[in-house]
Amino acid sequence: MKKFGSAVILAGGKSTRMGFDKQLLKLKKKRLISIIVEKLNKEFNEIIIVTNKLEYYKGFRNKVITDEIKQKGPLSGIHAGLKEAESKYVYFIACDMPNINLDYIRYMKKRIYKLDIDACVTKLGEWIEPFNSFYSKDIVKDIECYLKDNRKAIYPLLKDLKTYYIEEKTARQFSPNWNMFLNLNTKKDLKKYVDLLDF
Ligand SMILES: Nc1nc2c(ncn2[C@@H]2O[C@H](COP(=O)(O)OP(=O)(O)OP(=O)(O)O)[C@@H](O)[C@H]2O)c(=O)[nH]1
Ligand SMILES: [Mg+2]
Repeated sequence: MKKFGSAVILAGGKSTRMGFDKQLLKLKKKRLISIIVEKLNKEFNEIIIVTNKLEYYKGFRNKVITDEIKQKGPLSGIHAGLKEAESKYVYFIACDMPNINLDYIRYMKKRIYKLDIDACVTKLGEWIEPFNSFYSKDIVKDIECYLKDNRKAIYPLLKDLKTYYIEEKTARQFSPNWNMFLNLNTKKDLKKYVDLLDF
């Protein structure tokens, strides 16, 4: 099995804070998720969108799938994405994260290439960033057991697994203001971001 090559965009949430479905977000008339797909195409040969609304993706040429274990939040999407993906290590990003950093993706790949780990995530203080991260196909069963217990949080799951952590200080060398982890949760986040766009 190939080590790398697959990337997954999670797009199956409830978007309660935004007030409309975040997978339909547009930045100056262009769908954010199309912008994300285009950027990921530079580094990955398989891009998978995990959504609850297949009808939003007419005309998309990449794979679009639904959750198999539904209504359990991001881990539902990670589970479906890992099962579908062709490579061992799979890159995950959320549909509301506009700043893909290819240099950082390549850096993570280099760091984990020779290791056998379950996930590679970045620390923010004592917390972790669940996206802009890699997960291994090997944890599909672990996620299934975890969701069966009705647990949904990613952080404690990663604590039980062989997780490779990248320190905040290291990640800040690639993204000093942390914008590679920025996610647009509210209309206020969106406006602030769009006002700064230079296209
Ligand atoms: N496939 C899938 N993705 C999900 C699910 N729940 C959340 N996500 C995605 O996970 C990412 C992070 O989730 P949040 O930012 O909390 O998104 P959300 O749950 O839609 O938003 P809020 O309701 O405001 O918390 C987003 O890309 C969501 O689309 C789910 O059940 N299935
Ligand atoms: Mg979010």
